[in-house]
This record gives sequence, structure tokens and C-alpha cells, in this order.
Amino acid sequence: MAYMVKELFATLQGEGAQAGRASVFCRFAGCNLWSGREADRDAAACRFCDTDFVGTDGENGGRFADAELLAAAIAAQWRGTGGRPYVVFTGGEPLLQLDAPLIEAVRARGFEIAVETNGTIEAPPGIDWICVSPKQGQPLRQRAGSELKLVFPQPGLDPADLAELGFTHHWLQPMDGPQRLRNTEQAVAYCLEHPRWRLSVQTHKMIGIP
Ligand SMILES: C[S@@+](CC[C@H](N)C(=O)[O-])C[C@H]1O[C@@H](n2cnc3c(N)ncnc32)[C@H](O)[C@@H]1O
Ligand SMILES: Nc1nc2[nH]cc(C(=O)O)c2c(=O)[nH]1
Ligand code: SF4
Ligand SMILES: [Mg+2]
Repeated sequence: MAYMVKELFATLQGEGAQAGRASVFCRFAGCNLWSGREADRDAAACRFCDTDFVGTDGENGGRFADAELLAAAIAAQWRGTGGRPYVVFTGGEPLLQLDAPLIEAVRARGFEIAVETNGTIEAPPGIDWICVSPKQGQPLRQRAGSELKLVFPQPGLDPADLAELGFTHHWLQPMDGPQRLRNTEQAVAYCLEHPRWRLSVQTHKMIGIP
């Protein structure tokens, strides 16, 4: 299978329990909850997205004809020595494209594998770190994993209804946008009242890295 990749770059994971960790980000093109076009945003299933995932024109992006070619491009971005190479598949919605051959090909190159998903598609086996970020009104099919990272607030999506699924860590991530400060205050207040939930701030935005 060919893979459509928006961009491929090394950075630090900015969010959740792996924040601060050196990572290769592979951002796939395309999502099942939004076309990515601004003209469609208000009618989309997911309307608050902070990401451009349209096309293959980003840094090191392109069409990769097979898993070996994409895994080699991912490995070429890893510049660390010592520590385990770490790749984060995101998007867009990565589970539209991430499949067994690609998982096998990056694992063969020594990578630990993470995914950032909206949870509407069940993850294939072989992923080491599954981060699910549910979206209001959308089916939640991946109901277990390493962390659940809820963008907050989302009217109609109550954290209490998500607290007893099969996740190890529970995060509230303030929704970025015009209301970011107010959303952050609300998230802080919720965490204080419900200590099972912790605050995930998008640290990469604070320090100006991708
Ligand atoms: C761009 S999404 C790509 C992965 C996948 N489609 C998903 O939604 O989880 C990466 C992460 O950014 C989060 N995110 C997107 N827009 C955001 C915003 N405006 N504020 C805070 N987090 C946001 C998503 O919920 C997800 O956890
Ligand atoms: N540094 C950094 N960390 C991230 N964690 C999740 C991200 C994403 O867009 O999936 C992201 C991102 O875009 N940049
Ligand atoms: S599901 Fe993820 S990539 Fe798709 S529009 Fe929502 S936040 Fe963006
Ligand atoms: Mg991002």
C-alpha cells in the first residue's frame, strides 16, 4: 500500500505523558472527521482542529510507495544516539493508513511506536503507545490504551463518561483557539475537583517548536 504523508520531522513530543521525549513525527494526510478545508470546518464532525493535514506538501512529505520506503524516511529523521528511537504517527487520522507492514518496518528499524488517534477506528496490533482523543458525537471504537487525552471542553462529552474505559492515563487538554485561556481555567478547575484527570498543556506551542 502507498502512504500519503503531509510531513515528517523530528521534534519533542509536546503533549501527554511522553511530553519532552525526542520523537519522529509522521503526519499522515487526510482525516475521517474533517476535509481539512477551512470552508468545510463549520459543517465538519470535528471543528476545532489545530492542524494542516491536507496534501503532501509539508517538510519531507510525499507519497511513499511502500512501507520500507516510508520506514527508511522515518529512520533518516532520527538523529539521537542512546535511548530508544520513537516514532509518533499522527495526522490527520493516522489509523486510516497505519497498517501491519508499516508497523513491522519501523519496528525492524528499532523504533518504539506511538499513535495519536481520534479513536473512531480500532488500532491494529503492535503499537506500543496508544493515545486516544475522543471527539463529541463520534463513535469511540478504540476504548483502551496508554492515555486518553480529551480536548476540553467539548459540550456533550463529559469526562466522567470516559473515566472508566481501559486507559492508564487521563488528560484534559485545553482546547486551543480564541477561548484557550478560559478553556485552560475550566480544565484546571475540573482537575482540582476530579484528581483522576491531569492537565496536558501543549508545551511545543509554548516553546515554539513544531
Ligand atoms: C491534530 S490531532 C491528529 C490525531 C487524531 N486525528 C486525533 O484527533 O487525535 C492531534 C492531537 O491534537 C489535538 N487537538 C486538535 N486540535 C486541538 C485544539 N484546537 N486544541 C487542543 N488540542 C487539539 C487532538 O485532539 C489530538 O489529541
Ligand atoms: N511537538 C508536538 N507534539 C505533538 N503531540 C501531538 C501532536 C499532534 O499533532 O498529533 C503534536 C505536534 O503537532 N507537535
Ligand atoms: S480528528 Fe484529529 S486531525 Fe481530524 S479534524 Fe479532529 S483533531 Fe484534526
Ligand atoms: Mg499538533
